[in-house]
Amino acid sequence: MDTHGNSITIAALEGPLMGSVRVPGDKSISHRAVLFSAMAQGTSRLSGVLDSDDVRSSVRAVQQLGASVNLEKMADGSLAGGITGWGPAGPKQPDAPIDCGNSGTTSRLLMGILAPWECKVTLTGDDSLQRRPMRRVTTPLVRMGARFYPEDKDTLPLEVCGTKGLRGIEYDSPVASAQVKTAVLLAGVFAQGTTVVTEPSPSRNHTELMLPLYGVSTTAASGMGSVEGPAAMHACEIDVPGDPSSAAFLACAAALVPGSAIQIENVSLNPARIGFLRTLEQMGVDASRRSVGSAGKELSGIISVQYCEKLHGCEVPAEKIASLVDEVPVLSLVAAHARGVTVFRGVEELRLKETDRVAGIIEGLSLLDVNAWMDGNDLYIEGNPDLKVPEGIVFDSKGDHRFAMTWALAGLVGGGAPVQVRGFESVSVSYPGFMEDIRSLVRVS
Ligand SMILES: O=C(O)C1=C[C@@H](OP(=O)(O)O)[C@@H](O)[C@H](O)C1
Ligand SMILES: C=C(OP(=O)(O)O)C(=O)O
Repeated sequence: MDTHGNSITIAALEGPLMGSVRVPGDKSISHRAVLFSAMAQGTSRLSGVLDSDDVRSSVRAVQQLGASVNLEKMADGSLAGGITGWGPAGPKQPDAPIDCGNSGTTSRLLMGILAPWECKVTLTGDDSLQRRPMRRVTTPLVRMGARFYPEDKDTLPLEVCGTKGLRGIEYDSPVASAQVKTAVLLAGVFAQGTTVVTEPSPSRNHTELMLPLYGVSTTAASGMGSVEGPAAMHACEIDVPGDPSSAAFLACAAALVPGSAIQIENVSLNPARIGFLRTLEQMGVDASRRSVGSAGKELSGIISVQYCEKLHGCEVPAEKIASLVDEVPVLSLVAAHARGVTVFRGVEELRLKETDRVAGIIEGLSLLDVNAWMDGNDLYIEGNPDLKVPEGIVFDSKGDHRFAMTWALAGLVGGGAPVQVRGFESVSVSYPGFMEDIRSLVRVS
C-alpha cells in the first residue's frame, strides 16, 4: 500500500480472508451512550465506545454543554470510562457554536436534546454536513414548542432556542429515519405528556432500547416509538457491541475473495441493523449469525461468512432499506460482481447522506465498466461475474467514509490492477482501523 498525499494505491489481496476478527464499537450506540450519559444525572460507565471522528464530535459537543467526560483509550482501541451528565440542571449555555464535524447523528440528536432547555445554541458542521437537510428534525421540534433560527432554514448553521414549556406530540414522520425519531423522542423525555413517533418503515431502534437503561420507559413496536414526559434520566452502565455497518465491509470482502471463510465476533445483531446479511444470503452467500449474548437489550454475537462462487442478483424491497441504509454502497460492489441485475428499491434517502450516495455508486461502478442506473427511486445494478479491475482507475471518496471503504474494497477484491482511492483518510469517521482489520485476516500460502 503506497500513500500519495490524500490518495492511496490499493492492490488486490494476496490470499483469502480466514479466521476471526472483532470490529470496533457500534457508531450509533456509541453516539447515544455519550449523549444520553451527558443528559443523565450521575456518572455513567461506558466501555467498547467507538473511537472515531464522528463519536469525538459527540464527545466534544457534550463537553461544551457541561458534561464531564473521562474516557480513555483501551488496548483494543476502544474508549472506556465515565461521563458525568448535567442531569436536572440542564446543559450549560456554551460560549461558542458547536461544530458537529461530519456527523449527522450528532447534529440531529443534539437538536432534540437541547429543545427542552432554556438555551440558545448554534450548531454547525463541515461542508458535507452543512448541505444535509435539518428541517426533517426542526419541523416536529417546532411543533413541540422549540424555535430554530434562521426560521425555516433547512441547513446548518442553525441556532436552537429551547424552552422548558415543550409539549409532547404525535408525529407521523414522512421518512424512516432513526435520527428524526430519536430527536423527537429525546425532546419528548422532558416534554409534558406523551410523544409518539410513527414512521413509514422501521428504522434502527437503539434509542427505544437504550432509554430504559437510563430509567426512561419507552414503548416500542415495529415502525413506532413513544415516551412519556417529563421523565428523569439516571446514570447507567453501557458496553457497546461491535458495529454491524463496519462488519459489513469485512463480510462483503469475504464473500468476494475466493477461498475466504471468516467470523466477526461481538457484533450487534440488532435485526434493524443486519439487513445486509439477508441481502448477501439472497445473493447466494453462505452467511450466518449466532447470538452469544446481549449488551443491555442489544443482541450481540458472531457473524460467519464464506466466499461465494456463484453470486446472483436480488431485489431489496423499499421497506428493508432502513435496515441496511449505510451498507448500500458496499452491497452495490457485491452486486457488481454478481450474475444478473440487483435492484435496491426506494433509495431516495441515500441522496441525503455525507454525499449523494446514489450518484457516487453509479459513478464509481461506471469506472469498473458496470452499468448502474436509477428508475424512479429504485437503483439497478447489472453485475458482471467476470469483473476484473481495469488498469489506471482512480476512485474519489469525496470525503465520504463509506465510499472510501467501498472503493478500497473494489481494489482489494478486484483480482486485477491496483486502484487509487482519493480521500481514503475519511475512514476515520467510522472505522479508522478498517485496513488493518482486513489485512489481519489475509492468509498468504
Ligand atoms: O440514528 C443513527 O444512529 C443513524 C441513522 C441513519 O440515518 P437516518 O436515520 O437519518 O436514516 C444512519 O444512516 C446513520 O449512519 C446513523
Ligand atoms: C450516514 C452516516 O452517518 P451520519 O448520518 O451520522 O453522518 C453514516 O455513518 O453512513
